[in-house]
Amino acid sequence: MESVANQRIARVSAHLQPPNSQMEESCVLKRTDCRAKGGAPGFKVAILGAAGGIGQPLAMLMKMNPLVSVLHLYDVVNAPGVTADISHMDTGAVVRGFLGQPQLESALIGMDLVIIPAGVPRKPGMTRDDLFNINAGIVRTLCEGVAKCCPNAIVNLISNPVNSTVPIAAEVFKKAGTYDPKRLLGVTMLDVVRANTFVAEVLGLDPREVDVPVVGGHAGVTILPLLSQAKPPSSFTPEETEYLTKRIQDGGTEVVQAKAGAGSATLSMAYAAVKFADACLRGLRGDAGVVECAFVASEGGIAKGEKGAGGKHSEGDFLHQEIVSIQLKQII
Ligand SMILES: NC(=O)c1ccc[n+]([C@@H]2O[C@H](COP(=O)([O-])OP(=O)(O)OC[C@H]3O[C@@H](n4cnc5c(N)ncnc54)[C@H](O)[C@@H]3O)[C@@H](O)[C@H]2O)c1
Ligand SMILES: O=C(O)C[C@H](O)C(=O)O
Repeated sequence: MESVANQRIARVSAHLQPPNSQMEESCVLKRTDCRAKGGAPGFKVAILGAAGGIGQPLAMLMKMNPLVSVLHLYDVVNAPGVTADISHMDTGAVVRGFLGQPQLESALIGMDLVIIPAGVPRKPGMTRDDLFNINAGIVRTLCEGVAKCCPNAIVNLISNPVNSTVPIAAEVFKKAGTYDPKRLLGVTMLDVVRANTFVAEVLGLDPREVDVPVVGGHAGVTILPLLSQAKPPSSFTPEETEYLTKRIQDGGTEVVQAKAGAGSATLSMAYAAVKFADACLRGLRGDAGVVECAFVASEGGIAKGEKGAGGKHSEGDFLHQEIVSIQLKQII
C-alpha cells in the first residue's frame, strides 16, 4: 500500500516541479516510459518566434486547435519554458520545443504550416519600416530553413514590415527554387479583425456578424478596407467612412501608443493569426469556400479578388488600381 502511495506522490511531484534530468531519474515513472500522447489525425504546425509577445498566446491558441496534431515551438530564447508550460494543456496536439539556430531544421522538418512572428516590434514614434534592418535578416534566415526542410509548407508571415518581409521571403524561396505564391501569405488578418470590430461599433452590430474585406498592404494608407463590400451590406456616411478608414489604418499605431514602449499588438494579433491559420488548415483539409484576406503576390500588380466558391469580383469592383500587390485568396 505504502509503495503505491509513494509512486503516486512521485508522479504528482513530477508534474509540479520543473523537469530536469535528475528528476527524471528519481521518478518512479520516467517520462520516456509514458505511452505516446496524441496520435489524432491533424496537421503539423511550427511557430517561429514562439516565446514572444505574439508567439506565446499564439502557441496557446494553436494548442487548442483540434486541426493541429503536432505543434513545434521555436525561438532563440525561452522556448523550453514556453513549451513546458503549453505542453501541460490537456488538448490533443503534441508540443515540442526547439531553441536556437542549431535546432531550426529539426523544428521545421515535416511541417504543413509555418507561422512566423519572429522579430522586433515597434515603439512609439517608429514606423513599421524602421524594423526592416533587423527583421529582414531574421525572416531571411528562417525562410531559408523553410525552403530546405519543409518546402511545401504554407507560410504565414507576421513579422513587420509585412509589405517588405513577404517580398524578402519570396526572393529566398525563388533562389531555393521552392517559390509558390499561393503558399506565401503575409498575415493582414488583424486589419480585418479591427475592421469588423470598428464597423460593428459604428453600426451597433455584433462583431461576429460583420465581415469587412481589407485589401492592400499592412502599413498606413496601403491598408484598404473595402467598406462597400462589408457584410451585412451597409451604407456609411462620408464621415463614418473617413472615421472607419483612418481608425483601421491607424489601428497598429493606436496600440503601440497605448502600450507606451512595451511593444505592439500581441493578444489581438495572436487571435487574428489563429483565425487565419485555422482557415489555412481548413483549406489544406479540402474544405470548400475558405476565403480570407492576406498580403500575397498578384499578377500585374493590380487588385483582384475571388469570392471563394461563390464567384468572382471583377477588378473594377475595387477601384483601387494603385494597389501594388495584394490580396485575397483561395488558400488551397
Ligand atoms: N502582421 C501583423 O499584423 C502584426 C501585428 C503585430 C505585430 N507584428 C509584428 O510581429 C513581430 C513580433 O512582435 P512581438 O510583439 O511578438 O515581438 P516580441 O519581441 O515580443 O517577440 C518576438 C520574438 O521573436 C524572437 N526572435 C528574434 N529573433 C529570432 C530568430 N532569429 N529566430 C526565432 N525567433 C526570433 C524573440 O526572441 C522573441 O521571442 C514584430 O515584427 C511586429 O511588428 C505584426
Ligand atoms: O503596428 C504595429 O507595429 C504592429 C502591427 O503591424 C499592428 O498592426 O498592430
